[in-house]
Amino acid sequence: MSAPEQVAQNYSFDGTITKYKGTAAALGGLETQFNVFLPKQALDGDKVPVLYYLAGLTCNEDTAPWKGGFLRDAAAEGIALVFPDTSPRGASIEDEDKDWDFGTGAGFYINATKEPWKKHYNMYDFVTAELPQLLEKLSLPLDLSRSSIFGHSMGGHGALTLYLKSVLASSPSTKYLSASAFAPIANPTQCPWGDKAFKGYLEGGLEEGKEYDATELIKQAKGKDLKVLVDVGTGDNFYKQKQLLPENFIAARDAAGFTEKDVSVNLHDNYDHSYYFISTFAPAHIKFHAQVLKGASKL
Ligand SMILES: N[C@@H](CCC(=O)N[C@@H](CSC=O)C(=O)NCC(=O)O)C(=O)O
Repeated sequence: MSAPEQVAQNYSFDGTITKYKGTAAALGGLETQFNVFLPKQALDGDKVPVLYYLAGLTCNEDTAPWKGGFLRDAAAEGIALVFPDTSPRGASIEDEDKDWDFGTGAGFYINATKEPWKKHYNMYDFVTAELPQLLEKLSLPLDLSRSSIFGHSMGGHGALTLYLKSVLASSPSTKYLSASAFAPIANPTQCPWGDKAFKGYLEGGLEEGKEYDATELIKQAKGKDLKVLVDVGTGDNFYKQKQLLPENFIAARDAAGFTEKDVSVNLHDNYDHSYYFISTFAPAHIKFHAQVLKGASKL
């Protein structure tokens, strides 16, 4: 695996945001792009903690840096942000670009087990294992032992599941210290988006999909030390269409004995699914992760 190549760089909030491209074995050798924001502290030589952001359906690595409003707060806290793409691109699979909620832009942060997807559609392995290796190859001033994860919608599902799976695993590729989500798909085995994705990508369909379902995973996490924040707008059309199902996640959280302090889920009147909603709550999410990441012991 060779080091990624720099594609572009901009100066922002006294730090830099840099786009890289590299080939990913987890994505069947396809080229993928990702953005890295480094705060001033990193440019001055400090090893800073890392917060990964997973974007939603139809998005790519640029959506959140452009629209999320995260960079100002990450700069103030001295935290690096890493923005991967949402799926492989250009796998030459028939119908890959037919639907906006399946195929390109809709990788669902899982490892596909079904043909013809399983060679390329492995965003779970890419984000949890290969992306950190690519970051290491770049020799950036990052303390990867202090990593957390957040995301929106499909990416909120990704953030919650990657975090919960890392908490449940005995030796995870990446141990995330906290997770947060804006309007996550919180119970994908019970909603139309998850039904389509899991039946399409996974040989075992919805049953296999339970291992990528935050509402299922939180039940298994009973007794663990969880640090989770979720915000959802009740004016969100996808919430109204029952694609998000935060109530199911809350019920599973309560049944597993977690409190609002461990796993905080907040419903907000009027807010919709857009980046206007995300950017409103962006400062609170960065602060939440900063407290965990900066409280953790340094490398
Ligand atoms: N094209 C779709 C709408 C797609 C959409 O709303 N995508 C969301 C994520 S949805 C869940 O993962 C998004 O983040 N879009 C980017 C943006 O800038 O808002 C349709 O036709 O409804």
